[in-house]
Amino acid sequence: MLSETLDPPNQKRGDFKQAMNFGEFTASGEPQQPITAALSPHIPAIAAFSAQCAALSRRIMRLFAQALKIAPDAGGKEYFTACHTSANGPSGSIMRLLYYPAAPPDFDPASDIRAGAHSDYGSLTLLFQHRNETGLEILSPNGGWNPVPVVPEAICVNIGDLLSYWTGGLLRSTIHRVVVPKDQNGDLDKAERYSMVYFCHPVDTTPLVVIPSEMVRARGGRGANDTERKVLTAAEHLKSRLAATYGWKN
Ligand SMILES: O=C(O)CCC(=O)C(=O)O
Ligand SMILES: [Fe+2]
Repeated sequence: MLSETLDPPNQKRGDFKQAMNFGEFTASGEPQQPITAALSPHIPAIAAFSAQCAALSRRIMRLFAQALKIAPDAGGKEYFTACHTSANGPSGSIMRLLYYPAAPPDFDPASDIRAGAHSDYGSLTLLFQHRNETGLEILSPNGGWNPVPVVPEAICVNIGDLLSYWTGGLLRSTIHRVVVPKDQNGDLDKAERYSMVYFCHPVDTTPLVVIPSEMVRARGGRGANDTERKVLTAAEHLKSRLAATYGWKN
C-alpha cells in the first residue's frame, strides 16, 4: 500500500493498492523469485495463465505488424515475434495481481487515488477486470477522464509506450488511472476491486529503433523517427520508468 506512485507530480500519497508481481516463469513453469507459501499451490495456474497471455500478446502484435504493412523482407507480420519470445532472452514481462482495498475513512478523492495517471511501459498490456468493479478511466484527447466500462468476459488491451514509440505515436499509449468510483448517490463506492494485468515487454536487449513501416516513416514526429536520440534497449527504458515511479535514485 502507498509504495508505488504512478503519477508523482500529482499525488500526495502513493497508490491505494496492493500488488503481487510475477516476473517471467521458466520454460517449465517455475517461478524465478521467492513465492509466499499461500501462493505456492497456485503457481502452475499462474504460470500457465502468464504463458497464455504472452501467446495472446504475440498474436495481437502479429496483427499490428500486418496492419503496419512491415515489409516481408524486414520480418513482415512476424516482426515483433522474436523479440517477444522468452526463449530469446529475459524480458521485463510481468503478471500482476492487484487488490484495491475499500477506501479508508481518510481517503480524499481530491488527492488520493487507487492508481495514479500513467501510461504502461511495455509493448502492450492485457487487463482482466471483474464485473461491477469499475474505476478505470482513460484520458481523452480533450483532457477529460472517461470511465472504461467493464465488458464481461472481455480483455481490455492497452497499447504500451514501446508500441507507441516504435510507431512514432501512430499507435498511442493511452494515459489511464484507477479511481474509487462514485455510487448512484455520488458517494464513494466502498467496494474493493481486484484486477489482473499482464504487461508484455520485449526481450531486454531489444533496441528501440524505428520500425520498417512506410506508414510510420511517413508520419514523422518524435519517438522512433528521432534519430538524434541515443538508442535505448528495452531494459534501459524499463529501468528509467521504474526508477521514476518507485523514487529510485539510480
Ligand atoms: O487495475 C487496473 O484496472 C489497472 C491497473 C493499471 O493500470 C496498472 O497496473 O498499470
Ligand atoms: Fe496501467
